[in-house]
Amino acid sequence: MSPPAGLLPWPSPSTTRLAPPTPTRPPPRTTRVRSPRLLLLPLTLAFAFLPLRLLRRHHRLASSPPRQNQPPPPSLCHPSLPPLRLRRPPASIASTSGSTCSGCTHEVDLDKPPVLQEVANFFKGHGVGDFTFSRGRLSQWRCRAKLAVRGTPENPLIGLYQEGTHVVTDIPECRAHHPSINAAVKLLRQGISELNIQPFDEDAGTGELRYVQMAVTTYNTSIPVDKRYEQGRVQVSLVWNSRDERSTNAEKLTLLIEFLWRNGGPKSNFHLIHSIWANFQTSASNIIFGHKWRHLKGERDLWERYGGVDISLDPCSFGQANTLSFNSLLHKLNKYVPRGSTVVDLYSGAGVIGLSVAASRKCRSVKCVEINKQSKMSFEKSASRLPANLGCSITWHNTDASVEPAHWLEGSSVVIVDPPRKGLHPSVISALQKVALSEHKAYKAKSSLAKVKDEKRPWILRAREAAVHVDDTTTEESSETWPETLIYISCGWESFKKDCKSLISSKAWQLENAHAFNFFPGTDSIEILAIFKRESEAGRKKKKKAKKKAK
Ligand SMILES: C[S@@+](CC[C@H](N)C(=O)[O-])C[C@H]1O[C@@H](n2cnc3c(N)ncnc32)[C@H](O)[C@@H]1O
Repeated sequence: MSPPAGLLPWPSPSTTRLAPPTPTRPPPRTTRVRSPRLLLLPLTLAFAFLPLRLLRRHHRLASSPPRQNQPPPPSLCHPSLPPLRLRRPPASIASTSGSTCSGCTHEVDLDKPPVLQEVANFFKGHGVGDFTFSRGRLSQWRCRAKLAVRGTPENPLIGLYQEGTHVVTDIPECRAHHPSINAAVKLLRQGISELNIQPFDEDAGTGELRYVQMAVTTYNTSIPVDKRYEQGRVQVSLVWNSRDERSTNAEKLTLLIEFLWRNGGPKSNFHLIHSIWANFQTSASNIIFGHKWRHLKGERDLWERYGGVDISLDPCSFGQANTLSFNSLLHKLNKYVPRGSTVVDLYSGAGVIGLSVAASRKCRSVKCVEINKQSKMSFEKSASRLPANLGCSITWHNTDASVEPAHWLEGSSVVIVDPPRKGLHPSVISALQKVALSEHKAYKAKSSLAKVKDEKRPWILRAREAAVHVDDTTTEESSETWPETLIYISCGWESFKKDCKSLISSKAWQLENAHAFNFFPGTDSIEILAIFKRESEAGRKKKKKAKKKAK
């Protein structure tokens, strides 16, 4: 499929079919990692436009004395939010800042995550013949970053926790970050110092600025396609340590926002900042974001182009960090959705995958299921930009996919799952096993589709009431239809292996295709796209017979 108008070319040329494991050295890499000097070029250009006053400030900060580390507080990881990612800048940068960031596990061979060979062996061992690996962009790939703000106003630390601690390492020129994130972090650091903003002190619970989230949009249609990525603009979300904007320290928040907007907004010499949001958070726990969000500057909606559709992501919605690689995954995923499918997208977030599949015009219906109710608005906005007459009914349901998952599987011929790193809930695995093993006949007896009017279960009623419906097309869901295809997207290799084994050992599903994507160069994480097909009863019997015969 060629990229839709206005979309960056699919980065498929970097897709490689991985050769079966061999004891000899792998062929030399063809990808060139850009030299750190080249990487810093856009940043240097950016700063050429910053006012002299800021540059002087920057210079002073860069040569400030080494900071003191704080002792790690008790574990601050919140179960429902991803922990702050830990990455290590390249050696040159680590040595300038005098400390190490544990974010990256390796600094060379970024096109080969250490786990890759194990992944290739695993799929080969399971009879997958078409395994491919897309290495993608190796630097400046991260378009979304959550960073802790610690230290002092004179010497703020904006970065990631050192492994196993809550000591923050400053990462001023992280090679993984999109250059606009690094430039925005630099500007923020200057604002903190100039305005005497107090970074958060985890032990005392004091201070003003706790975290910052930076999300880049590379979708600016007023510039040529090939310039859009590098000229991305940043949505800055400041996590402020107060209950709301009426708190006593809110005046300083206003000053900081004015500073950022004056020096990085549309009227500055270098328009870097797309918009500014505040999030208010006073919890003593490790939850990064509070419930109160305020949009304060710039455009409210951050649009990006994913899988051929315009997607608006609020800062509170889940968003993929590697925009380009995610696009190439969506491109591949679309090929595995048969024409005429009825699709359920579990763990859907703002529905990016579901909407992109719906836009392919191959589906009769797409149902998205997501636990975070704050993603609803993003879904509605994105859905409003879908082309007309898709011939597909699209719904988004705010509910816990692990509660009676069979209800969501019923009526769908394709199920897409994209769970958090820890993998599928046991209840989802069990439902997938049962529906594939024809035990769905038991479900059929109490089919909720057959008895919509009699539905009593409160969570299903709530999810139905709150559902968002797009397109007038109503597709009659059939209680005879159960998933034949399972598309599993995973960012957690260990949990994927476990889930995969459960699915195939029950003889319910057969693993047919698998692809890996270098979503997180520099780390040992890898993104997997795996396609399973339901084993038909006839197929199972045939296999059993063949086995007996062989004996
Ligand atoms: C890895 S993200 C994928 C989001 C989406 N597919 C995307 O690419 O933008 C996992 C999503 O699962 C959601 N989630 C976590 N637990 C869930 C549950 N029990 N039921 C439904 N959704 C859940 C999270 O809120 C998050 O949006």
